[in-house]
Amino acid sequence: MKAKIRILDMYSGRYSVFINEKEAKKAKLHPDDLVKIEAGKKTVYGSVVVSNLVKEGEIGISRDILGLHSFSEGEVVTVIPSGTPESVRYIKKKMHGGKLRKVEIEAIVKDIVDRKLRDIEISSFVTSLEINGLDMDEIAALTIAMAETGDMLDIDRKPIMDVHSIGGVPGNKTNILVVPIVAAAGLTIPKTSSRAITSAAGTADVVEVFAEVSFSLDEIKRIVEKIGACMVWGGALNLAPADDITIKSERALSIDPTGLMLASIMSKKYAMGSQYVLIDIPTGKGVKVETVEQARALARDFIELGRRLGQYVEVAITYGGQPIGHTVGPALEAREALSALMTGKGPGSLIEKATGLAGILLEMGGVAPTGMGKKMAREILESGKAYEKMREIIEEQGGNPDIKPEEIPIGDKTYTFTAPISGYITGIDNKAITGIARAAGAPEDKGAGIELYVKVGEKVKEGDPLFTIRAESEARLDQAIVLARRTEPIRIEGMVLQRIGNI
Ligand SMILES: O=P(O)(O)OC[C@H]1O[C@H](OP(=O)(O)O)[C@H](O)[C@@H]1O
Ligand SMILES: Nc1ccnc(=O)[nH]1
Repeated sequence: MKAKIRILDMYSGRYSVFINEKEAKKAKLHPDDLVKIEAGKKTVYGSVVVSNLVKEGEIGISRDILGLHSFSEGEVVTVIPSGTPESVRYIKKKMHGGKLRKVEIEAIVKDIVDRKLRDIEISSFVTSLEINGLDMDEIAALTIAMAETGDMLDIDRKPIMDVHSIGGVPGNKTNILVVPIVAAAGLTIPKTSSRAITSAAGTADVVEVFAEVSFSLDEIKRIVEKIGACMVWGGALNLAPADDITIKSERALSIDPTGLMLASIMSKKYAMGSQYVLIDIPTGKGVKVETVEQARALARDFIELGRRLGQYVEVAITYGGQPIGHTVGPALEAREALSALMTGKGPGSLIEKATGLAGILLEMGGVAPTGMGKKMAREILESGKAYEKMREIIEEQGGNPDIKPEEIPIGDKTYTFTAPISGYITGIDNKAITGIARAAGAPEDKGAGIELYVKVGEKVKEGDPLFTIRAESEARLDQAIVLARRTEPIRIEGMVLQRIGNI
């Protein structure tokens, strides 16, 4: 059918196509049906919303679609009902435990990127991967398909280094220190990050507190060729576009299927042209990888996948048994990271992990002798050279290079939990900490999160402060307090763990 475009001033997070109720009935179209809109060379697939917001003869489009094609008000287009894509059959094949062929994986990725698959089908695909997994052939095919359905960056400065954490551990602001340290040593490191998937703040969410993170590839090329580094959001780029779409489903389910995680990370590294990649696998109770044996197996997969993509990959298995540093949540983590860069000092877990990872990259990049990288990284951090490079990154990414940690706004609704007994901190529950910070509003509310005053092994007296919850609304604070009371994220024990008698 022919119709005139009506641009609706709204974003729906998907390609929504509004069709008048009478017209939908005539065309036998129902809510969430798939339709194709065509106008010359412009083609877009969208999900039907039946609504009298638009008149007969009009087709309403949400602003999300304008990101893909520049349709104009009143433009006449053709609207064609589109049946279920063939790729749904391949999703069901994986759902039933089948092995997907390369062409089937390519069809799924292309239909995700072309928005021919709706949220329900994408979530079914992600869930199928969580349950049935992918073998290395499937992972390699998925990685390349994800990268090749998007743009690729061509940076002249070589070698190109990269670092990426599989995430999962709260407070993991590490790479915000690693990137400027490595770039300050003269290496090129075009860092892309996702937003939070299972945590309360992804690196893109944290960096966005003090700089822009949404750039085009051309802008990134300019920034990286000028200062040797960037810290940007992969989802803003047409860089492995299927990645951010599947991440939305992962975030909703708070899962990160291993095969999809491998492809998600390495597709971005491949698209950025990264030649030397360091992968951080936080390992411990309550994170994505709980044992060193599992971490070593995943490390082998990353190294093999890198080999197939022509990238040199090394893996650092890192301690993930409790939060990194003392802060969880975008603004709180931004303050802590900025302070560490400015002073060269900060929480041991943050400084040790950042200089350790940066040291490996300095050795991989050939600017530090083997075994000397961490010492060199610490010198770069303590000398202030890393902070100077961070100022360059912030300025080139549209932020205020003079920003001070205390100037970063944080939630003003607070509640502090104190120690109910004296004893030793014997555990901090990562999942509970993340859940409380997300209940408080992170990462959407930048100022929400948790300030931790204790770490495992420390001694506390009854009444000592353990952690403060910060939120931007009383309602969110109340939700977080209820969850904290129920989950008790910090375990305190005396040396007498149990008294047993009369058994
Ligand atoms: O912890 P969750 O949210 O599951 O994983 C997502 C986080 O892990 C990676 O960290 P980095 O960008 O390498 O620092 C992603 O980019 C993102 O920040
Ligand atoms: N699944 C993912 C985990 C961490 N980082 C990513 O970019 N993707």
